[in-house]
Amino acid sequence: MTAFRTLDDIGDVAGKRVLVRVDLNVPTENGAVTDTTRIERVAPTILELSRAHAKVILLAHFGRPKGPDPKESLRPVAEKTAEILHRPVAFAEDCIGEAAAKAVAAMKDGDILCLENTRFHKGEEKNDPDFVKALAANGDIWVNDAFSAAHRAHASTEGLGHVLPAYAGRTMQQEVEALARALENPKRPVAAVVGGAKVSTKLELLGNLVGKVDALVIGGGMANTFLHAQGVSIGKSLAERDLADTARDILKKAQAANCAIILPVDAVIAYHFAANAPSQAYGLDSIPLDAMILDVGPQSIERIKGAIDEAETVVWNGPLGAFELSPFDHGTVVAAKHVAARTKAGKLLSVAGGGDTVAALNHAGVADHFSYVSTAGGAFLEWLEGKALPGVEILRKR
Ligand SMILES: Nc1ncnc2c1ncn2[C@@H]1O[C@H](COP(=O)(O)OP(=O)(O)O)[C@@H](O)[C@H]1O
Ligand SMILES: O=C(OP(=O)(O)O)[C@H](O)COP(=O)(O)O
Repeated sequence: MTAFRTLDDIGDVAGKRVLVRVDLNVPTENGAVTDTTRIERVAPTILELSRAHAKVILLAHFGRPKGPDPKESLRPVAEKTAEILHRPVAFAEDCIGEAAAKAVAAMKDGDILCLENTRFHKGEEKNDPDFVKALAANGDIWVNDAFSAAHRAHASTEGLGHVLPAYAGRTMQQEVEALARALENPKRPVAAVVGGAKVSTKLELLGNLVGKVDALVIGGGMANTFLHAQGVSIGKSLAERDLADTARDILKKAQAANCAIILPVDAVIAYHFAANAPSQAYGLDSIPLDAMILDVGPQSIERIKGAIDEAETVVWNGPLGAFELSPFDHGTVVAAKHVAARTKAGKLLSVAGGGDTVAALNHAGVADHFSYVSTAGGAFLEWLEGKALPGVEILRKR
């Protein structure tokens, strides 16, 4: 593996404008940040550059907006970042053009500025060279510290590396090293636990993952898609019904690869997506048409615990239910505590990742008991598949 250029190679940055790609795609509720892990993890890079008298310009995306959308502004996240850094963080209302240029021109050495959501521009996800040029106009150097967005070949996660001197930030460096240390030669059996809501972006990669792991536990919105593909009536549950063929294909691949699939056998349902909505455990043959599956049921939890007991290594991305809403956090919390207890007892190596997964582990009070907690979800799964991550590859020394 070719090594990175890191902050150790960056030289004197005093007075230089350093564009730092961070992942500020943090969980929020009513505009307030509910889990600050990703901010805390990029803080060392920001502070190191600031202390070296660089002008530190943060680039990040938030959510998946289709264009400029005040609901997906980074402003509240920038405010939270300032609180965590104990430093002022200025904010510019656009990541390119006049607003960005003016805010950068006003910076003094060591200042920190956050630019508005890069995904407000279509050029970001298209990695459009003109958009890359517009971003690069405000920087002399590009530092990528967003490992959790490194599976995206976007303008701010990859494109900038073609036009500016590129370096890995401390978190990028640490994540790649830690994952390699923990999982390059994992003790078998390996169980993967995959849940969450980003079904369409993560479903296809399960087809490769079943060739790498011995058991795949599927929960959350991901499981609903598989249950639907198997002919289970899932009512109004979150699922990607169009991807039923892909789900069936993955089940076939798993069988061929001898990978055990652990799908829910029962479910906790509710009629409203709200905390404390009246809920009930149901068998899969009787989910009411107007109900939503919001958590795995009690029998499923026992099966998941059993799969964890048989594993020597567990990798986990995606909550097993809508954990932000009590009592639909139950399955995720019980499974997380079980993994943590076995890890603490020395019986398991456990690695979990993803913005919401980390929030769920913090909610369960067990993040510190996992062997390693990554900031990355989708990027972690792609890394696990053995895929090259564009945002990492661009940093390799050539
Ligand atoms: N059954 C379900 N119905 C609706 N939402 C769910 C369900 N299970 C999980 N979720 C949601 O999935 C989200 C996390 O998914 P995802 O973004 O894929 O995870 P991560 O950020 O850890 O990679 C959470 O907000 C959670 O509420
Ligand atoms: O939150 C993220 O990924 P994750 O939910 O897989 O952990 C990253 O910020 C990437 O976001 P994206 O999946 O909208 O490209």
